[in-house]
Amino acid sequence: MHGLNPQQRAAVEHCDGPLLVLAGAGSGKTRVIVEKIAHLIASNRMPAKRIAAITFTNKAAKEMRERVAKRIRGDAAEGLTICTFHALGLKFLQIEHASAGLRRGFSIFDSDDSTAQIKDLLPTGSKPDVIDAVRNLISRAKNACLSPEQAMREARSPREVEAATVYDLYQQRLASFNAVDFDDLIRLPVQLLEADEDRCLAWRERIGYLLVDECQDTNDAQYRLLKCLAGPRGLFTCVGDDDQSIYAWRGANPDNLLQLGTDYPTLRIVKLEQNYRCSNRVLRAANTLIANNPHEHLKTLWSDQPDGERIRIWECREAGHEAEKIAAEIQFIAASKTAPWSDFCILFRGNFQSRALEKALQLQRVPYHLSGGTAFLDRGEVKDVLAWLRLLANPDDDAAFLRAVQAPKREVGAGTLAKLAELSAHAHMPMARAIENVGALKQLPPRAANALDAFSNLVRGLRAKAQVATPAELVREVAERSGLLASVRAQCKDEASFQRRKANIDELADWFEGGRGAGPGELAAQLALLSHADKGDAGNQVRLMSLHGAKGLEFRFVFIVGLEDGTLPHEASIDEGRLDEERRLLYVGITRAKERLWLSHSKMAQRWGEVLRLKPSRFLDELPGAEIQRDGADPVADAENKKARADAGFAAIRALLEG
Ligand SMILES: Nc1ncnc2c1ncn2[C@@H]1O[C@H](COP(=O)(O)OP(=O)(O)OP(=O)(O)O)[C@@H](O)[C@H]1O
Ligand SMILES: [Mg+2]
Repeated sequence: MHGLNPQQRAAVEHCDGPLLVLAGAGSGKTRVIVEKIAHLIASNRMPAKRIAAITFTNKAAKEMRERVAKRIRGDAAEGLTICTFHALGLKFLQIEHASAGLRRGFSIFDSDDSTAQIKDLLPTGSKPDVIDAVRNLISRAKNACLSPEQAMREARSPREVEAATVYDLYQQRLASFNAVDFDDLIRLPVQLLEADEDRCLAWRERIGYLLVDECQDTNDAQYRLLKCLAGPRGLFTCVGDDDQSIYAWRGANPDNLLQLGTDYPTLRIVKLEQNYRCSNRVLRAANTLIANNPHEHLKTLWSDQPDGERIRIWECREAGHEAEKIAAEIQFIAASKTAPWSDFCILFRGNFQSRALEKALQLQRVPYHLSGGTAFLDRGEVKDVLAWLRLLANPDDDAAFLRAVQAPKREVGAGTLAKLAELSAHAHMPMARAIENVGALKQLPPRAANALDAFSNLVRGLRAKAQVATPAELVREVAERSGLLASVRAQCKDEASFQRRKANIDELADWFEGGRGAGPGELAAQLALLSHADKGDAGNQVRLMSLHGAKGLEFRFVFIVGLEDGTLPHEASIDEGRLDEERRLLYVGITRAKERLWLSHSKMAQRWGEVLRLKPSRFLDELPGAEIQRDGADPVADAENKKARADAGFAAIRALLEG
């Protein structure tokens, strides 16, 4: 345990009762979790297989696994669970599926599937914002662990009544498809556990000690799951920072941190005050900014790192200019400090902001990795394979059937599918089962019936294969035998673009952990849980990600773009007076920087063909003047600056060459 400060050590050694580590950014909270896992195992307090550490994203889970692997040698860590709340919920349901009314191989509907169902249940022609509102209300009810009946009882406005009605129908659909949605992965375990003390005891036998990172962003359902699993003895360590609560919009409730004290009177609270991550200027700027939020107890973080360079604030003409400046600066610093690309990170508020950055980085040949864009998982061929896997695992999954049967296109048109939907609804069976029924096929046009029959045989063959193949084999087999690969080839203009799309399918195969016969359901479930921002290995590339996706990470050089009123803080947050959360978001961004930080904003933007004048973010005025250096949007000064930097860059390269 050497290298920990006394507070960290106290947190690691407190093993017999509930513990909350409440501390600011970069103070070593996540490090405490890793050390504590090692300590629990090494001191024989708890075998690895009875320890579960919960992280906020799969990426964070992967990182923690790597840190633990470095920390614990040999096989002592075998059986340790490190995953997200959702993955834990999935594990629970895979074991307890029968009690939840699910059959083995149940599907997880992603948010597109859920939206499609909700849209279908609302009156035809409902506007997207109505669909969104209803979806959010249903999600909120689920996060509060309300059943449809309870949601109906609590509904106040006509919209809430409508949402509760749809919620009821939506659950019936999910049940008939043998499917759950993301929210159910938490809600159902909570329901089952709260209703059955014996089941709680059994699970506490399985999970003897819980550790939760980023606890400020748990929602109410997750908090209840934590309580059920930890039991009255409260064998857990939660770590969090109320100043980094940035998911209120998704139902996160930072008051859960306080609630822990009420629910567990013996809760021990440890505070950490030394920041080990940021240069002192960066840290002072972060402290000053966050002091503008209301606090009961202001945490003051200190650091014994050097002051470092001033924080740069760049005023740019527009987003393209901003992106160019950043790309040039990265080139310059990478060359002059011989820093790898992976030391740089560019953070933005909204995904639309990444386009200008990508363009500039490409032009200047800076390799980058964009996470957060669901780009990979949204690619057609990837979604197609996923639909196939789901259908192989779960014949009742109509959403997967509808996608797979058209991937690739076969002689089954929309009219036939509508007719089939009608027939199967009539017969109370899912579509994939209906086509195995000769009577149903006879009522369809012969060519379509033949195509469906062949499809059905194919599914059967692949299902058998799934029992014995490795995940990678299965993915490739599906791509080949379904005809997907051939159809992708036919769509591509040249070999290069075919190889690029084929590479997506190969990459998909690489994503899966798990050995032979893991089963398509397990695979599809794993993939469904890989939410945005999650694919780990970006290699030696500049990282581009949203501020939300940057939680818990650290980089030597950090750029935050778009510091304009309306972007950060976001327009809707200004209108609705939710500035505190936006300020926390910027606080998260600033505290990612270990060495240097740049904040930039544009004077103008093109939106919908109109030129808008932008105002610098009000948060810039809240930063301490002494830590800042402002650079203007003056083209002449810019050009001079650029030339000076180019000269310096050349000098640096020359120096390198000369050894
Ligand atoms: N006692 C220590 N001595 C030296 N370095 C430390 C110590 N504790 C933590 N660190 C380092 O400080 C950095 C931040 O630690 P960590 O990521 O655990 O902080 P955190 O509190 O989880 O931050 P965040 O709030 O951003 O999630 C890491 O690089 C970590 O290795
Ligand atoms: Mg952390």
